[in-house]
Amino acid sequence: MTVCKLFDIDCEVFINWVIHVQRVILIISRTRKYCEFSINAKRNMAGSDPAVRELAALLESPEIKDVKPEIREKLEKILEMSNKRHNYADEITTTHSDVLDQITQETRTHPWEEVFKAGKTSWIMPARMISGPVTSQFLKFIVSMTKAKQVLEIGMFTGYTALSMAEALPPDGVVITCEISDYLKGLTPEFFSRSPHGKKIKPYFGPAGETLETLTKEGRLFDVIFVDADKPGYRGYVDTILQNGLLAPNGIILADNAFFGGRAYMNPKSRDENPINDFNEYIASRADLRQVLLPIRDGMLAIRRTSEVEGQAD
Ligand SMILES: C[S@@+](CC[C@H](N)C(=O)[O-])C[C@H]1O[C@@H](n2cnc3c(N)ncnc32)[C@H](O)[C@@H]1O
Repeated sequence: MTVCKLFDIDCEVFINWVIHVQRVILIISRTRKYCEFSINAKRNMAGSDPAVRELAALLESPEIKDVKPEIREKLEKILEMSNKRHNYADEITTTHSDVLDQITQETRTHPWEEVFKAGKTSWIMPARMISGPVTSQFLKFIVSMTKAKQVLEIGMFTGYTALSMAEALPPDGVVITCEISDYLKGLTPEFFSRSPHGKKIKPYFGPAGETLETLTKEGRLFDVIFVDADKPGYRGYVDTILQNGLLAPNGIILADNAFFGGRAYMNPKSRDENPINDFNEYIASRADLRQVLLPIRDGMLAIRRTSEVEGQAD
């Protein structure tokens, strides 16, 4: 007996009704996805661009009530324009894989505060440390363009960027990723097991400085190196990488958070107060290196050897 006969309704009416319900469900799920996306994009923006952060804070402050409505509207428009520009980059960029999306969602909802209170981490790991789709796609482009086989990451967290790079590698490619937090030793293997590319990832746990020495003893050579860990460590990591010969000929180093939420250029004081500015200036001062600061998200400093960047005349 069909459903129509069971409830004594016209079959055509029933089919139309099912189609209508499906459409409503689709619209609701798309709207939810869009809202989540916009909120996240705004959150990312507010976290990384100090100008936007300042403007957003001003628009929420009590002083704004005394400002003429036309001026307030213009300021709101400026904020909207900036957010839209960044959202647009996310929207147009190829979307990340389903597993990367799952890692993103599960990182955001993970009970980091409870984990810390239970003594499993030494600090409340902020979910916002995870990179986004633009960084993911950019890293995949670099790994694929350079035909890299050996990739090193300093700063794994929940494995988002490690898996992004692994997705661009050939079957015999490897991503060695350094992580200091033992808690992530328990969390990430299950994430990686969800992707066929997960088996290319080899995490090394412990302080990255020590891992770099281990990798040197192992005679490793890396085509692409992504640095995304403790900011005061950057200068030492890059020095060790170059001195110990860990960067392959024609290799590239990418250092994330080169703007350091604006602190790199708004507050360039001493090395202790501003390790990223110190690092950026140190790289810029070295004649044997060439660098380009890409304004991707919180800034990414791409570094190569001068001899491999400068062409030769006849
Ligand atoms: C910004 S998160 C990495 C985010 C990750 N690359 C991504 O985009 O998904 C930085 C990570 O570096 C780790 N870390 C911090 N200091 C470290 C050190 N000295 N050695 C190794 N890992 C370190 C932190 O525990 C944290 O998980």
